[in-house]
Parts: sequence; structure tokens; C-alpha cells
Amino acid sequence: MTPTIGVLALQGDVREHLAALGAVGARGVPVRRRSELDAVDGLVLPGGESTTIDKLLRIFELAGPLRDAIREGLPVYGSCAGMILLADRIAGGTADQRTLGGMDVLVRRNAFGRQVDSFEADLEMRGVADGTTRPVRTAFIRAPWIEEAGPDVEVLARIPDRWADGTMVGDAAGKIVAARTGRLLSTAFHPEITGDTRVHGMFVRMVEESNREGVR
Ligand SMILES: NC(=O)CC[C@H](N)C(=O)O
Repeated sequence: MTPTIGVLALQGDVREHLAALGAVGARGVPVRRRSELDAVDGLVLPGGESTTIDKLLRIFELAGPLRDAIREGLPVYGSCAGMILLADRIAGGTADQRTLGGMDVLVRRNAFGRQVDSFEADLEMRGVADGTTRPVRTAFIRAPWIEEAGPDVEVLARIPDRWADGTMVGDAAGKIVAARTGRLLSTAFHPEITGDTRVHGMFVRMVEESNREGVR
């Protein structure tokens, strides 16, 4: 059966995620209320501004239910600001900023610094297997990175030492930019705006697997 996957629609690039989910055969629906959250098989936390989404989650009274849903095994994919929201710990957050948590990682906000605020890159990523070794086309927009990851976190992608044109990467080299823990998936980058839908495909498979397992 076609899985129904919500996109948290409080702020951020919701429409692009809905389109990417549709392109890989899922039914994407916006989620703004508790009743909508209860009706989905999985959820995408889009990129945007993590401090704003955090505030809106509390105003819309979704923070608690979403935290519970994550603990109960709801599959969630967080991109960029979404990666920050899924992290147990953040560096560079504002004083009152909270996260939903669930992933045993320390995430640094706006980690890539000014010079490379935004860029696109081709990255090797584990788990997007489509029968080829084609790298994933990614876009980083004031992106975070994962600075520390606990033992249960599977690292799916890191920034390489050199970019494709041969230039050295610098501080970002080796930093984790895609990871998975159980039913939680996160990427520092936005695959939904490059036309490469394989990360969404991977998430849809995670949701289908969780539907088959039938927990929750
Ligand atoms: N593209 C993004 O989602 C940027 C994330 C943003 N810099 C934040 O800290 O929330």
C-alpha cells in the first residue's frame, strides 16, 4: 500500500519535499496539527530555520506529541534544520533553542561558515543503492554538520577531503553530513531541490519497512 508521509508544514521548504515524495511513489501530506501527525506513516522535517520551527512546534503544541511519536518509532527524515531538530545535542544554537532529539549526535549549526554558506556537491552516500554508484547531488544552504556521533549512529555520508575540482576542503573535511539511527534519517543537505530523489526513495523504503513490522 502507498505509504502516507507527512511534511511538517510550519516553516521551510515544504512544497519541494511533497513533490520529491510524490516522485518516489509516496503520498505526501502537509502536517500542522496533532490529528494530521497521528495519521501519517512517516514524517519529513524540512529545511528552514531551526529556531523558528522549534518555536512554532511549541506554539502549535506539536513538540510533545512529536517527541513521543519519535520515541514510539515513527520514521522521521530531517533535512538541514530537520537534522538539527533530530539531534540530541546542538552547538551554536540560541539560548532557548530546544530540539526534539532522538539521534545521539552533536550537531553544529551554520557549521560551514561564511565562505561556503551555500554550495552544491556530489557526495557518496550509503543506503541510496539504485544499482549504480552514482553520487548524490546535494545542496548545502547554511547547513549544519554532525560533530560527534554515538555508537548506534550509522554514518551514511561525509564531506570528502577534496572537492571534485581538486581543491582542498579545509575544516569541513571528514564531517558527517548524513546519518541514520533506527527509523531516523538525517542529512545536512537538501536533496529535494536538486532533482535527485534517491534520499526520499530511501526514506520511503524505511517507512514501508516500518509499516510491515507494524509496531507503533
Ligand atoms: N537550510 C537550512 O535548513 C538552514 C538551517 C539553519 N541554518 C538553521 O540553523 O536552522
